[in-house]
Amino acid sequence: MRQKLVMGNWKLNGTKESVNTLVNALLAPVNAATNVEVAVCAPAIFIGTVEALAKGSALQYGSEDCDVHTSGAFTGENSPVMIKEFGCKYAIVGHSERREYHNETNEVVAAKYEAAQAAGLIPVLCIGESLAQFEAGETADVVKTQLKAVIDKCGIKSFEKAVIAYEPIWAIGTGKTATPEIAQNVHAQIRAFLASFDADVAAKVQVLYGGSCNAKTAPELFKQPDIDGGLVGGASLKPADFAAIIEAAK
Ligand SMILES: O=C[C@H](O)COP(=O)(O)O
Repeated sequence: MRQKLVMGNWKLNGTKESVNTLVNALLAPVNAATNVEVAVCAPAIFIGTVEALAKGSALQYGSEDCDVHTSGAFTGENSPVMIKEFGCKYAIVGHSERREYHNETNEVVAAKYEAAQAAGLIPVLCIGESLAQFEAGETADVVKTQLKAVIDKCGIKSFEKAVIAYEPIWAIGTGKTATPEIAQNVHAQIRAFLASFDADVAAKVQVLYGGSCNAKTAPELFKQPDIDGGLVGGASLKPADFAAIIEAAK
């Protein structure tokens, strides 16, 4: 039985004050949701603040990205080892915004996934198709290619310590949530593809849905058999909305 996981991705948002307010508002609903794992992934500059605020609570946290290197002359990057030192459990890798705006290829994403695991972090591997690919019926091929790059580099067993987030790019920040049927269908295909390598790993890995997941759409999405929670962008910045999404996962 897979546990539900609700993860916020704050992206490039927040101030010292808003982070304080948001995390403090989440502690009670998170502590009360004993059968749901909850995490927030914060901009690197706020991770230390989240660490201090979340101390002693059930709230887990992570980074929105990590570098492939542990240290060295890589100005501006954040090492997975440093991220781990601040108590992070997760590191998102391969978010479509990183793939698009930072030209991250499947191979770079696989290297980040490997580096995150080597540092003791759980990579949250984001995969998903563009609108053009969706309309051309290429979704299954796209997500399988994205998964295969990681399987080739790190092996299928690496998914014992990873999370997958299926995020159709056309649904991210657009208000156009994939229907529960569309999302479930892709999640089932992801699981079947993993099962073709290792059925046990496929049955256990958490596969989250992301893309305009909000208080209204989460309940039906989370009822689907292969959807194990959500990677939530915009709605994770609003305490009441994020708490309602956590509630939907109970
Ligand atoms: O990582 C989160 C996703 O990109 C979804 O963002 P969104 O909930 O604002 O659509």
